[in-house]
Parts: sequence; C-alpha cells; structure tokens
Amino acid sequence: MECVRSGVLGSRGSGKSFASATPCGKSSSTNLAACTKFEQKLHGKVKPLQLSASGTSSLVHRGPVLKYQRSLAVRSTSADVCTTFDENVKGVTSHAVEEKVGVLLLNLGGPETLNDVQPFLFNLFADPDIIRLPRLFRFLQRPLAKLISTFRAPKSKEGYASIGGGSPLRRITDEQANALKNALKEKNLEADIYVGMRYWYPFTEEAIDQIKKDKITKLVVLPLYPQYSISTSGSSIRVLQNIVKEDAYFAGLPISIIESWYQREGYVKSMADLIEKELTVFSNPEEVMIFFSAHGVPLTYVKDAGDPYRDQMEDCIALIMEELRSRGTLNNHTLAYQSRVGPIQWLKPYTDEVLVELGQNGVKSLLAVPVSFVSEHIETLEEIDMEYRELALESGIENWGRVPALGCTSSFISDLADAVVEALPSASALTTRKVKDTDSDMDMMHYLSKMFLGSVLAFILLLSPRLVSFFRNKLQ
Ligand SMILES: C=CC1=C(C)c2cc3[nH]c(cc4nc(cc5[nH]c(cc1n2)c(C)c5CCC(=O)O)C(CCC(=O)O)=C4C)c(C)c3C=C
Ligand SMILES: [Fe+2]
Repeated sequence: MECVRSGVLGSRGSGKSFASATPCGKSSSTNLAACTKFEQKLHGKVKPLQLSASGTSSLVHRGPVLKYQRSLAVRSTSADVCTTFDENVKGVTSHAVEEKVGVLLLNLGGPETLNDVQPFLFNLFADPDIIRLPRLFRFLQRPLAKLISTFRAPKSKEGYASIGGGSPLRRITDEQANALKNALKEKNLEADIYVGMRYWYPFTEEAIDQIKKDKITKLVVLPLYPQYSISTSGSSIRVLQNIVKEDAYFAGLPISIIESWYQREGYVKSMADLIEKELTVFSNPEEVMIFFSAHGVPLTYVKDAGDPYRDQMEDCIALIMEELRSRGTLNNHTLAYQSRVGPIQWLKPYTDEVLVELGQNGVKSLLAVPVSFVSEHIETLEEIDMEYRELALESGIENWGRVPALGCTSSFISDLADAVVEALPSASALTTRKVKDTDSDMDMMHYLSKMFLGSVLAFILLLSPRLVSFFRNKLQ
C-alpha cells in the first residue's frame, strides 16, 4: 500500500487557485447554544470556552493535558465558523466497517521553480484570509491578487533563486509525512498520510479527493503550524470546512482537527533540544542572546479579527524558555516578528529593527530561532540566513548562529504521532455553518478606512518600486 499520498493527483500547469471562499450556510440557534455551552477540561479544571469576537467557538482536539497545556488559549480561532458534533450523522457512521484512518497534513506550499512563483503568489493573495476585504469589495480579490502577485514576483523570484530556484517545502513535508507514518506504525496505528498545501501542489483539494477515493473512515487533520493564525491553519481549515459542507461523504466522516499544538511537551522539548545543541557551538554559550523570530501577521488580524496568533506565540516562547531554565540554561531571550509585506503595520517588534538595536546595545552573540514553522523555507534560508545575518553582523553582532527547523527530528515526529493517536477518539462528524460575518459587517467605515484604504491601496502603491515610478512618471 502506498504510504504517503501527496502530489499523486492533478496535472500541473495553470497555477489557478482551486480554493473558493464562499461563506457557510445560515446558523441555527440550537447549534449556537451547543457551541457556546461547550466547556473544555484543562488540568482537571473545567474551563469555559471563550468566544471569539464573532461570538462563535469551535470544538477541536487540542492535545494532551500536561503542564505544557496550563496556559493553552482556548478561544475560538476559526474566525467565524462554528464546528459542532452532529449526533444524527454519528449514528450513520457507527455501523461495523473496517476502520481506515487518514491523517491530513496541512501546509502552505511553495513554488518549485521560478516559473511557479507568480501563480503561487496569485493563489496566496487571492486567499480572503490573506487579503481580508470587506464583503462589498470581494469582487476585487482576484484582480488585486493578479496585480500584487505580478508586482511582487520579481522580488520573490530573487529570493527563491538564491535558495536554489524553488521552495523545499514539498520535499520536506513529504519526508515528514513518511516519518509520521512510520512513527504511527511503531505506536500500532496504521494510517494513510495525505499532504494538502494551501497555495501550491499538491493542493488541499487534491488530498481531499484522494481521501474520498480511499474511503477513509476516520480523519485527523493536522496543520503543520504549531501556533494558530487565521492566515495559516485557519485558511486551510476553511477550505476543508467548505468541502465538508458540500459533500455528503465528508459531512458524515468523523474528523478531528488539531488546531494548534505549540503547547505539547514533545514539541517544546524538541525545540529546547535544538536550542541547547546550537548554543554549544558558541565559545561562550551563556552570553548568547536567544532570538526567537516568528513570522509576522498584520496587526489588524490580532487587534480587529481576534487572531490568537500573538498570544499563542508568546505562550510558546514562555514554555520553551521554562523548559530551558529547568535544564539550567539561563540565557537572555527576545521575540520579534519577521517577513512583513507592504507598508501596513504588522506585529511588532520587527526582527530587522531589533537586530540593529541589539547590536547597538552591545550584544555580541546571537542565536536566531525560527519558531512559527517546522520546515526550512525561504524565510529561514534566505531572510534569516542571508539578510538578517548580514544586518546583524553590520550592527555589531560578532557571533551568529541559527537553530535549524525541526524537520524530521524524531522526538518531534513521535510527538506529532502521539497527537494524532490522542485526537482519534474525539473524531466526529462536523457540521459547519456561518454564524455571522462580523468582519464584513461590523463597522464598514472603520473597516474601509483601516483595512481597505489603509492596507490594500497603500499595499499596491508602495509595494512595488516599479508601480511607484510609473505613477511618478505619470505625475511628473
Ligand atoms: C506561521 C507562518 C506564516 C504566517 C503567519 C504567514 C502569513 C502571511 N504571509 C504573507 C505573505 C507571504 N508569505 C510567503 C511565504 C511564506 N509564508 C510562510 C508562512 C507564514 N505566512 C511560509 C512558510 C512561506 C514560505 C513558503 C516557501 O516557499 O518556502 C510569501 C512568498 C515569499 C515572499 O515573497 O516573501 C508571501 C508574499 C502574508 C501577507 C501573511 C499574512 C497575512
Ligand atoms: Fe507568509
């Protein structure tokens, strides 16, 4: 039997997004009540599930209850979708059939060649979870994506060219899928692993088709992002939810979604192991500043849309540092956010600015720790290893190191396998529906000025030097 099912379907070519972002159906008050009453057990205590800004919540598996889960954010993260257990469908699926477990790994995807870069960027910017337009302006999503991807492509291509002409994400994710399959086997669980990428091959839609063809009877969904963001796990889960709501097979399939897992003991310890190991490369390890660099998101995601990403990131860093301290590693540390795109405000502090400040303040040794992603990718290989390293050295930092991404580290993969095993019992049929699209409706003027005018137009105009000079020439 084939173990890892990724990239086996679909013809390559158009780069056209498969994704649709149609809103879910109407809410029913019974389901909303079921949602709001849900309580989650943590540490023996029952914690009420907090509601998101849109007044919705979701039932998801969130890993084992260990000391690492003590400060787990339980707020709903799928901005406006409520996930409920459907007792009726449960009845349908409970008759005796041979169990076929599937695990769907969700990831971002990346261009494999330089020719893929613009269509990959188109798919990314056409995602309404990446450029969040008010409903009234959704018709502009694709034209904007075309424009922005065209202007962004030359800069992105340079980056991908400098790391060998394409993203390593597909290869690494396939390796992780294989390793996970083996780890599950060792834990006596036979499972088929599927890879679904959000913006490039193999697309999530292809993986979902294959899951249906294989007649999987139980599915665990595992986004390969430790922390949840609307723009990453949220966007991929939304694709899945849109399919579940349209397809009878998926509507009846017991599914468990592991939304975030940064708090898992195995992940935290694996990160601490990598950091400890890399510190030993320095001649004075105790003097090294541990510099966590997380991928940023626009500030509005956290401030206006209730994205739990920043809270989860801070919690994650606290857990890793707690683990290091318990091992006697007492280094100073800091957290900053990298990879912002366009002139809008992103989460602060910014990695480039903090590096300069640290250098100016006399920090001589620095260990960069990428923390929002578990594979090497353009932002570790190019942005951190090349751009930030150069900036740090120019700013007075003399000794630079970087912790590798977790990749297929065995303790980490084994922990992901545990997460899958623990998630299986809570797999249940999902019903998804839209409760209220608050982002689009809440305060149109506020949204217009802040999100639309403030981000999209400025984004396009200032993002591309070519466009700026075009307008300058026009105006001159
Ligand atoms: C947790 C990780 C990530 C978050 C959050 C995220 C948000 C986000 N990203 C963009 C724009 C771009 N991202 C790009 C590449 C890219 N992004 C992530 C992860 C997160 N993004 C990864 C792992 C990658 C690399 C994939 C690879 O090929 O190796 C790109 C393309 C590269 C570039 O031109 O810089 C863009 C553009 C936005 C706008 C956003 C939040 C709204
Ligand atoms: Fe990104």
